[in-house]
Amino acid sequence: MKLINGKEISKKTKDAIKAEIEEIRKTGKRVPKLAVILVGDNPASQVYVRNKEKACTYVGMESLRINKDATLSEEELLKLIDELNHDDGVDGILVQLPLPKTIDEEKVLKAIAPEKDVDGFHPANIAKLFLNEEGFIPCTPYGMMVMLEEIGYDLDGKEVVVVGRSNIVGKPVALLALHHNATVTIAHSHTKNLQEVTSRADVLIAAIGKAKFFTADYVKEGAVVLDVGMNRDENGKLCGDVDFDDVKEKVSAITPVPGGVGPMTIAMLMKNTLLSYKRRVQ
Ligand SMILES: Nc1nc(=O)c2c([nH]1)NC[C@@H]1CN(c3ccc(C(=O)N[C@@H](CCC(=O)O)C(=O)O)cc3)C=[N+]21
Repeated sequence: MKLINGKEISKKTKDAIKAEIEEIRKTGKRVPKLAVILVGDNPASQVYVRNKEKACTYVGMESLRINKDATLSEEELLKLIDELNHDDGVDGILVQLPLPKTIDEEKVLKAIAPEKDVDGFHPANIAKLFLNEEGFIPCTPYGMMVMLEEIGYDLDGKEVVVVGRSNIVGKPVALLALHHNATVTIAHSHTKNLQEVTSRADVLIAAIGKAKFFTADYVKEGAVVLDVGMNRDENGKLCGDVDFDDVKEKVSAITPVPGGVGPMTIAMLMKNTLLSYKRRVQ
């Protein structure tokens, strides 16, 4: 079994971005800038936002962190986004999810200017992804494609089974795999004989949010497994949707949790922000 080391691949990605930003700095131009909005004090969100800030510092990017109280109104948030949309010094805008229940998430994501939507969540960017045109690819699915590329895995003609159909992971990663000429199945909570379906997968993408759900019975011998889960096990330890110890002897390659897809998500956020900068500045 080969461990797909997300930490290492994310470092490689960030080092390339860092080198590019150093070159930009030398020319005397401004450097890329990411604005991150955090509403409320969800502890997990605070950890993720801090990791995003750390990544900005690492690659030499500017970051603007905007913390707001959970009582912030939808109107005030929309106004803030509008200001950032019009701020020429800001290349990327990320509103950390989930938002408080009082705020309509869909409305907020639609308010971000598509050309600064480094999450790739705006309907205009979703349409571009659907059409295989250039926009912003959502960071987690993008990171998974980079991981496969990094291990030299070609998706052409392969059976990919995505379990989970969310707008931010399942659906976009299925489209990306399709664009790489894979045969794609999207399975979900209503799928019959899930084990039979996942056992066909050359590449299994686990994105259901259930700790250690996928045991050896769900995977084909020699499969590649990408684990998007971020769960806590019975001991409160971070774990994926895949029962790592149970499947490790059976698979050919697998991403660990932590240290797999998570760090790649952040590296791709840096990549998208640099891309936005390059499209906007010159
Ligand atoms: N607008 C928006 N964009 C997002 O991209 C977004 C979001 N909202 N809301 C929440 C999810 C989740 N997410 C993660 C990013 C990195 C790790 C990550 O680095 N995880 C580490 C472990 C971190 C830890 O110790 O908790 C790892 O897997 O090794 C995890 C989860 C981004 N998200």
